[in-house]
Amino acid sequence: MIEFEQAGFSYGDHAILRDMSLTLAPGSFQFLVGPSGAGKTTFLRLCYLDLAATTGEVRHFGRSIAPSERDAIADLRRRVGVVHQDCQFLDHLPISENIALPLTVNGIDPREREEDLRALLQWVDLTARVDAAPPLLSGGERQRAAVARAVILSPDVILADEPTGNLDWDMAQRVLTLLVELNRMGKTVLIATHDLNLIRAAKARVQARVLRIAQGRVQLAGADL
Ligand SMILES: Nc1ncnc2c1ncn2[C@@H]1O[C@H](COP(=O)(O)OP(=O)(O)OP(=O)(O)O)[C@@H](O)[C@H]1O
Repeated sequence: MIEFEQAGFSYGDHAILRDMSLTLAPGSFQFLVGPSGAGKTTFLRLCYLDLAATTGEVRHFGRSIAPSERDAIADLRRRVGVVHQDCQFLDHLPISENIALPLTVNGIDPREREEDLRALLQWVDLTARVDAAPPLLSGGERQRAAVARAVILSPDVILADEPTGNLDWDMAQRVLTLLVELNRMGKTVLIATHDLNLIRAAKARVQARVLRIAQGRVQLAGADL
């Protein structure tokens, strides 16, 4: 699905990730851990081709896509949903329109998908907050909205960058539940996190592997995690 083959990435001459060979298999659930600045966000950006590997190769759905292939990248972005670390909402639009934005961007009239949107809002428990602007939502509501926006185009892969970073434990569990449910629907899930309790909670519910970034390499973490 997403395959790294001896892939690496450098910002200029600052090497961040190197010699990565691994696969995010269809339907798999994984966490990505590592100290702050280790390269977790960079790894996620390689997964949705916001960055291109500077060495080796990353294949998305069986093919290596060059940065110049705009149509292929747009197609890839429909298949890979992203929950960004800071949510990245447009604050002047109500949350329902923010969630529907990927439809608009892809030339789909949200009114054609009204039923889907309603079901999605219900799934993330935001039906009562549809008209609220993002700054008026709680942290948990924002994260649930970010998950809804990431999945509105029914992607095959969900990438989440610290989706529970600022949440209390109950709210973190609710966001985790959404991601576990998506995995049970067959989606590939990758969560970058510092939260070891979240990993333990997930492991009790799904078969999750943990990838750790250390000295620029991504390795499978031991069973202690
Ligand atoms: N646009 C950029 N240009 C140059 N260096 C960058 C850029 N973005 C990130 N870096 C550097 O790359 C390294 C990895 O950053 P990244 O954001 O991927 O780490 P992270 O593991 O996600 O960190 P955190 O857990 O703090 O979010 C850091 O040293 C960071 O300063």
